[in-house]
Amino acid sequence: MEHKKIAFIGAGNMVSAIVAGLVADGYPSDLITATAPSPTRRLPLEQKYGIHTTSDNLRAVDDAQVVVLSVKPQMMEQVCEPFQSMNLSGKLVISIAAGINCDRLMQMLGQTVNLVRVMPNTPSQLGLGMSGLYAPQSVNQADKDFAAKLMESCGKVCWVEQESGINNVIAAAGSAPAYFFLFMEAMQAEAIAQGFDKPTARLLVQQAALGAASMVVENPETELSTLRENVTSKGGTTAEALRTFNQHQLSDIVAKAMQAAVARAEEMEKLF
Ligand SMILES: NC(=O)C1=CN([C@@H]2O[C@H](COP(=O)(O)OP(=O)(O)OC[C@H]3O[C@@H](n4cnc5c(N)ncnc54)[C@H](O)[C@@H]3O)[C@@H](O)[C@H]2O)C=CC1
Ligand SMILES: O=C(O)[C@@H]1CCC=N1
Repeated sequence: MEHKKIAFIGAGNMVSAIVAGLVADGYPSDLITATAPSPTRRLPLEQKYGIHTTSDNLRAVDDAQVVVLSVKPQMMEQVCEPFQSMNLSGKLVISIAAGINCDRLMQMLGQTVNLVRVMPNTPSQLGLGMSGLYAPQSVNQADKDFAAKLMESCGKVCWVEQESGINNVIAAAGSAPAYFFLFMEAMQAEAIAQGFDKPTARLLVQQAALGAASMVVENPETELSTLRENVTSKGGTTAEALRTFNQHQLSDIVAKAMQAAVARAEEMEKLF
Protein backbone atom coordinates (compact mmCIF):
# COMPACT_ATOMS: atom_id res chain seq x y z
CA MET A 1 0.00 0.00 0.00
CA GLU A 2 1.25 3.52 -0.82
CA HIS A 3 1.79 5.37 2.45
CA LYS A 4 0.39 8.90 2.40
CA LYS A 5 0.46 11.77 4.89
CA ILE A 6 -2.73 11.50 6.96
CA ALA A 7 -4.29 14.10 9.25
CA PHE A 8 -6.92 12.84 11.70
CA ILE A 9 -8.99 15.84 12.75
CA GLY A 10 -10.32 14.89 16.19
CA ALA A 11 -7.98 12.67 18.18
CA GLY A 12 -10.45 10.79 20.33
CA ASN A 13 -11.47 7.24 21.11
CA MET A 14 -12.02 6.15 17.54
CA VAL A 15 -8.90 7.82 16.15
CA SER A 16 -6.80 6.34 18.96
CA ALA A 17 -8.06 2.90 17.98
CA ILE A 18 -7.39 3.40 14.27
CA VAL A 19 -3.91 4.87 14.88
CA ALA A 20 -3.03 1.96 17.18
CA GLY A 21 -4.06 -0.51 14.49
CA LEU A 22 -2.28 1.36 11.69
CA VAL A 23 1.01 1.70 13.56
CA ALA A 24 0.86 -1.92 14.71
CA ASP A 25 0.40 -2.88 11.06
CA GLY A 26 3.53 -0.91 10.11
CA TYR A 27 2.05 2.35 8.83
CA PRO A 28 4.84 4.93 9.26
CA SER A 29 3.90 6.94 12.34
CA ASP A 30 5.87 9.86 10.93
CA LEU A 31 3.20 10.20 8.23
CA ILE A 32 0.35 10.44 10.76
CA THR A 33 -0.83 13.61 12.47
CA ALA A 34 -3.78 13.82 14.85
CA THR A 35 -5.37 17.00 16.11
CA ALA A 36 -7.27 17.98 19.24
CA PRO A 37 -7.48 21.18 21.25
CA SER A 38 -6.37 19.46 24.43
CA PRO A 39 -2.83 18.17 25.02
CA THR A 40 -4.28 15.52 27.34
CA ARG A 41 -5.93 13.93 24.29
CA ARG A 42 -2.92 14.47 22.04
CA LEU A 43 0.15 13.63 24.11
CA PRO A 44 -0.67 9.95 24.78
CA LEU A 45 -0.84 9.41 21.02
CA GLU A 46 2.61 10.94 20.57
CA GLN A 47 4.06 8.92 23.42
CA LYS A 48 2.43 5.58 22.56
CA TYR A 49 2.55 5.62 18.78
CA GLY A 50 5.16 8.19 17.84
CA ILE A 51 2.77 10.17 15.65
CA HIS A 52 2.65 13.94 15.34
CA THR A 53 -0.12 15.85 17.09
CA THR A 54 -1.21 19.46 17.01
CA SER A 55 -4.09 21.75 17.89
CA ASP A 56 -3.71 23.46 14.51
CA ASN A 57 -6.33 21.88 12.23
CA LEU A 58 -5.62 24.17 9.29
CA ARG A 59 -1.91 23.36 9.27
CA ALA A 60 -2.59 19.64 9.64
CA VAL A 61 -5.07 19.65 6.74
CA ASP A 62 -2.78 21.76 4.55
CA ASP A 63 0.13 19.37 5.06
CA ALA A 64 -1.89 16.18 4.54
CA GLN A 65 -2.71 14.12 1.45
CA VAL A 66 -5.54 12.40 3.33
CA VAL A 67 -7.80 14.17 5.83
CA VAL A 68 -9.88 12.05 8.21
CA LEU A 69 -12.73 14.05 9.75
CA SER A 70 -13.08 12.44 13.16
CA VAL A 71 -14.79 14.89 15.50
CA LYS A 72 -18.20 14.28 17.01
CA PRO A 73 -21.07 14.95 14.59
CA GLN A 74 -22.24 17.90 16.68
CA MET A 75 -18.79 19.52 16.25
CA MET A 76 -18.36 18.81 12.55
CA GLU A 77 -19.86 21.98 11.10
CA GLN A 78 -17.80 24.33 13.25
CA VAL A 79 -14.64 22.29 12.68
CA CYS A 80 -15.12 22.21 8.91
CA GLU A 81 -15.98 25.89 8.51
CA PRO A 82 -12.33 27.12 8.40
CA PHE A 83 -11.54 24.53 5.71
CA GLN A 84 -13.90 26.31 3.31
CA SER A 85 -11.11 28.77 2.48
CA MET A 86 -8.75 25.93 1.54
CA ASN A 87 -8.53 24.06 -1.75
CA LEU A 88 -9.09 20.41 -0.80
CA SER A 89 -9.47 19.17 -4.39
CA GLY A 90 -6.14 17.31 -4.46
CA LYS A 91 -6.77 15.49 -1.20
CA LEU A 92 -8.75 12.44 -0.17
CA VAL A 93 -11.23 13.36 2.56
CA ILE A 94 -12.54 10.58 4.76
CA SER A 95 -15.28 11.03 7.34
CA ILE A 96 -15.82 8.54 10.13
CA ALA A 97 -18.75 10.50 11.54
CA ALA A 98 -22.09 8.90 12.09
CA GLY A 99 -25.14 10.82 11.02
CA ILE A 100 -23.57 13.24 8.55
CA ASN A 101 -23.95 12.32 4.87
CA CYS A 102 -21.72 13.20 1.93
CA ASP A 103 -23.86 16.05 0.67
CA ARG A 104 -23.94 17.65 4.11
CA LEU A 105 -20.19 17.18 4.60
CA MET A 106 -19.44 18.89 1.28
CA GLN A 107 -21.80 21.70 2.29
CA MET A 108 -19.86 22.06 5.57
CA LEU A 109 -16.58 22.08 3.62
CA GLY A 110 -17.97 24.57 1.11
CA GLN A 111 -16.66 22.57 -1.86
CA THR A 112 -16.88 19.28 -3.72
CA VAL A 113 -14.18 16.91 -2.48
CA ASN A 114 -13.02 13.33 -3.06
CA LEU A 115 -14.95 11.97 -0.10
CA VAL A 116 -15.19 8.47 1.33
CA ARG A 117 -17.34 7.69 4.35
CA VAL A 118 -15.85 5.10 6.67
CA MET A 119 -17.79 3.59 9.56
CA PRO A 120 -15.22 1.84 11.76
CA ASN A 121 -15.35 0.39 15.27
CA THR A 122 -12.99 0.37 18.23
CA PRO A 123 -11.59 -3.18 17.82
CA SER A 124 -9.59 -1.51 15.04
CA GLN A 125 -7.19 -0.89 17.91
CA LEU A 126 -6.25 -4.58 17.82
CA GLY A 127 -6.44 -4.97 14.06
CA LEU A 128 -9.85 -6.62 14.59
CA GLY A 129 -11.99 -3.74 13.37
CA MET A 130 -14.96 -3.93 11.04
CA SER A 131 -15.41 -0.90 8.77
CA GLY A 132 -18.14 -0.14 6.28
CA LEU A 133 -17.20 2.19 3.41
CA TYR A 134 -19.23 4.29 1.00
CA ALA A 135 -18.05 6.57 -1.80
CA PRO A 136 -20.06 8.67 -4.26
CA GLN A 137 -19.69 7.69 -7.95
CA SER A 138 -17.41 10.68 -8.52
CA VAL A 139 -14.62 9.35 -6.30
CA ASN A 140 -11.76 7.80 -8.29
CA GLN A 141 -10.73 4.18 -7.82
CA ALA A 142 -7.30 5.07 -6.43
CA ASP A 143 -8.87 7.01 -3.56
CA LYS A 144 -11.38 4.22 -2.90
CA ASP A 145 -8.56 1.68 -2.90
CA PHE A 146 -6.50 3.75 -0.46
CA ALA A 147 -9.43 4.15 1.94
CA ALA A 148 -10.07 0.41 1.86
CA LYS A 149 -6.40 -0.47 2.32
CA LEU A 150 -6.12 2.00 5.19
CA MET A 151 -8.96 0.36 7.08
CA GLU A 152 -7.77 -3.15 6.14
CA SER A 153 -4.64 -2.22 8.12
CA CYS A 154 -6.78 -2.40 11.25
CA GLY A 155 -9.43 -4.97 10.40
CA LYS A 156 -11.96 -6.12 7.82
CA VAL A 157 -13.91 -3.90 5.43
CA CYS A 158 -17.07 -4.02 3.37
CA TRP A 159 -18.43 -1.53 0.84
CA VAL A 160 -22.05 -0.42 0.78
CA GLU A 161 -23.67 0.53 -2.53
CA GLN A 162 -26.08 3.08 -1.05
CA GLU A 163 -24.99 5.70 1.49
CA SER A 164 -27.91 4.69 3.72
CA GLY A 165 -26.09 1.38 4.19
CA ILE A 166 -23.60 3.19 6.43
CA ASN A 167 -26.40 3.48 9.01
CA ASN A 168 -26.91 -0.29 8.83
CA VAL A 169 -23.15 -0.79 9.29
CA ILE A 170 -23.41 1.35 12.43
CA ALA A 171 -26.15 -0.93 13.77
CA ALA A 172 -24.37 -4.18 12.92
CA ALA A 173 -20.74 -3.22 13.60
CA GLY A 174 -19.98 0.39 14.49
CA SER A 175 -21.99 0.41 17.70
CA ALA A 176 -21.93 -3.36 18.15
CA PRO A 177 -18.89 -3.71 20.42
CA ALA A 178 -20.94 -1.86 23.05
CA TYR A 179 -23.78 -4.40 22.70
CA PHE A 180 -21.38 -7.23 23.50
CA PHE A 181 -19.80 -5.27 26.36
CA LEU A 182 -23.26 -4.71 27.85
CA PHE A 183 -24.11 -8.41 27.54
CA MET A 184 -20.80 -9.38 29.14
CA GLU A 185 -21.31 -6.82 31.92
CA ALA A 186 -24.61 -8.53 32.73
CA MET A 187 -23.01 -11.99 32.68
CA GLN A 188 -20.11 -10.81 34.84
CA ALA A 189 -22.53 -9.30 37.39
CA GLU A 190 -24.53 -12.52 37.62
CA ALA A 191 -21.39 -14.65 37.86
CA ILE A 192 -20.34 -12.50 40.82
CA ALA A 193 -23.83 -12.86 42.32
CA GLN A 194 -23.43 -16.63 41.98
CA GLY A 195 -20.24 -16.49 44.05
CA PHE A 196 -17.22 -15.79 41.85
CA ASP A 197 -14.83 -12.97 42.65
CA LYS A 198 -14.71 -10.21 40.01
CA PRO A 199 -11.45 -11.28 38.31
CA THR A 200 -12.66 -14.86 37.96
CA ALA A 201 -16.09 -13.75 36.81
CA ARG A 202 -14.48 -11.54 34.18
CA LEU A 203 -12.12 -14.35 33.09
CA LEU A 204 -14.99 -16.81 32.70
CA VAL A 205 -17.09 -14.39 30.67
CA GLN A 206 -14.35 -12.90 28.48
CA GLN A 207 -12.89 -16.30 27.59
CA ALA A 208 -16.32 -17.70 26.76
CA ALA A 209 -17.02 -14.66 24.54
CA LEU A 210 -13.59 -14.81 22.88
CA GLY A 211 -13.98 -18.55 22.36
CA ALA A 212 -17.44 -18.24 20.87
CA ALA A 213 -16.41 -15.41 18.52
CA SER A 214 -13.29 -17.31 17.50
CA MET A 215 -15.33 -20.44 16.75
CA VAL A 216 -17.51 -18.35 14.45
CA VAL A 217 -14.44 -16.98 12.65
CA GLU A 218 -12.72 -20.39 12.43
CA ASN A 219 -15.83 -22.15 11.10
CA PRO A 220 -17.00 -19.89 8.24
CA GLU A 221 -19.02 -22.66 6.57
CA THR A 222 -20.93 -23.49 9.76
CA GLU A 223 -24.21 -21.71 10.49
CA LEU A 224 -24.31 -19.78 13.77
CA SER A 225 -27.39 -21.85 14.68
CA THR A 226 -25.38 -25.06 14.27
CA LEU A 227 -22.62 -23.77 16.53
CA ARG A 228 -25.33 -22.96 19.08
CA GLU A 229 -26.96 -26.39 18.70
CA ASN A 230 -23.59 -28.08 19.23
CA VAL A 231 -23.52 -26.60 22.76
CA THR A 232 -27.14 -27.38 23.51
CA SER A 233 -27.31 -30.89 24.92
CA LYS A 234 -30.90 -32.19 24.73
CA GLY A 235 -32.78 -31.37 27.92
CA GLY A 236 -29.63 -29.94 29.49
CA THR A 237 -28.54 -26.66 31.08
CA THR A 238 -27.98 -24.70 27.86
CA ALA A 239 -31.45 -25.54 26.59
CA GLU A 240 -32.89 -24.14 29.80
CA ALA A 241 -30.87 -20.92 29.52
CA LEU A 242 -31.82 -20.46 25.85
CA ARG A 243 -35.48 -21.19 26.65
CA THR A 244 -35.32 -18.33 29.17
CA PHE A 245 -33.70 -15.99 26.64
CA ASN A 246 -36.42 -16.85 24.10
CA GLN A 247 -39.20 -16.58 26.68
CA HIS A 248 -38.05 -12.96 27.17
CA GLN A 249 -37.80 -12.30 23.42
CA LEU A 250 -34.00 -11.75 23.25
CA SER A 251 -34.01 -11.79 19.42
CA ASP A 252 -36.77 -9.17 19.38
CA ILE A 253 -34.85 -6.98 21.82
CA VAL A 254 -31.69 -7.23 19.66
CA ALA A 255 -33.63 -6.29 16.52
CA LYS A 256 -35.27 -3.34 18.24
CA ALA A 257 -31.90 -2.07 19.53
CA MET A 258 -30.29 -2.26 16.09
CA GLN A 259 -33.27 -0.52 14.53
CA ALA A 260 -32.94 2.20 17.18
CA ALA A 261 -29.30 2.75 16.16
CA VAL A 262 -30.34 3.19 12.53
CA ALA A 263 -33.16 5.51 13.52
CA ARG A 264 -30.79 7.66 15.59
CA ALA A 265 -28.33 7.92 12.70
CA GLU A 266 -31.18 9.02 10.42
CA GLU A 267 -32.31 11.52 13.04
CA MET A 268 -28.75 12.87 13.31
CA GLU A 269 -28.70 13.39 9.53
CA LYS A 270 -31.52 15.88 10.03
CA LEU A 271 -29.94 17.48 13.10
CA PHE A 272 -26.35 18.33 12.10
N1 LIG B 1 -16.31 5.69 19.25
C1 LIG B 1 -16.65 4.81 18.32
O1 LIG B 1 -16.71 3.59 18.57
C2 LIG B 1 -16.97 5.28 16.93
C3 LIG B 1 -17.01 6.64 16.62
N2 LIG B 1 -17.30 7.03 15.35
C4 LIG B 1 -17.34 8.44 15.00
O2 LIG B 1 -16.06 8.98 15.30
C5 LIG B 1 -16.20 10.35 15.65
C6 LIG B 1 -15.48 10.58 16.95
O3 LIG B 1 -16.09 9.76 17.90
P1 LIG B 1 -15.28 9.40 19.23
O4 LIG B 1 -13.86 9.10 18.90
O5 LIG B 1 -16.07 8.39 19.96
O6 LIG B 1 -15.40 10.82 20.01
P2 LIG B 1 -14.34 11.47 21.01
O7 LIG B 1 -15.09 12.53 21.74
O8 LIG B 1 -13.62 10.41 21.76
O9 LIG B 1 -13.29 12.16 20.01
C7 LIG B 1 -13.55 13.38 19.40
C8 LIG B 1 -12.26 14.18 19.50
O10 LIG B 1 -12.43 15.41 18.81
C9 LIG B 1 -11.67 16.36 19.51
N3 LIG B 1 -12.09 17.72 19.15
C10 LIG B 1 -13.08 18.47 19.67
N4 LIG B 1 -13.11 19.67 19.08
C11 LIG B 1 -12.12 19.66 18.15
C12 LIG B 1 -11.63 20.62 17.22
N5 LIG B 1 -12.20 21.82 17.12
N6 LIG B 1 -10.61 20.28 16.43
C13 LIG B 1 -10.02 19.05 16.52
N7 LIG B 1 -10.44 18.10 17.39
C14 LIG B 1 -11.48 18.44 18.19
C15 LIG B 1 -11.88 16.05 20.97
O11 LIG B 1 -10.85 16.58 21.75
C16 LIG B 1 -11.85 14.53 20.94
O12 LIG B 1 -10.53 14.11 21.18
C17 LIG B 1 -17.70 10.64 15.74
O13 LIG B 1 -18.11 11.32 14.58
C18 LIG B 1 -18.33 9.26 15.79
O14 LIG B 1 -19.61 9.25 15.16
C19 LIG B 1 -17.53 6.13 14.33
C20 LIG B 1 -17.50 4.79 14.60
C21 LIG B 1 -17.23 4.28 15.92
O1 LIG C 1 -22.14 6.01 19.25
C1 LIG C 1 -21.88 6.64 18.20
O2 LIG C 1 -22.58 7.54 17.71
C2 LIG C 1 -20.60 6.26 17.50
C3 LIG C 1 -20.87 5.81 16.04
C4 LIG C 1 -20.81 4.29 16.09
C5 LIG C 1 -20.17 4.01 17.42
N1 LIG C 1 -20.03 5.09 18.12
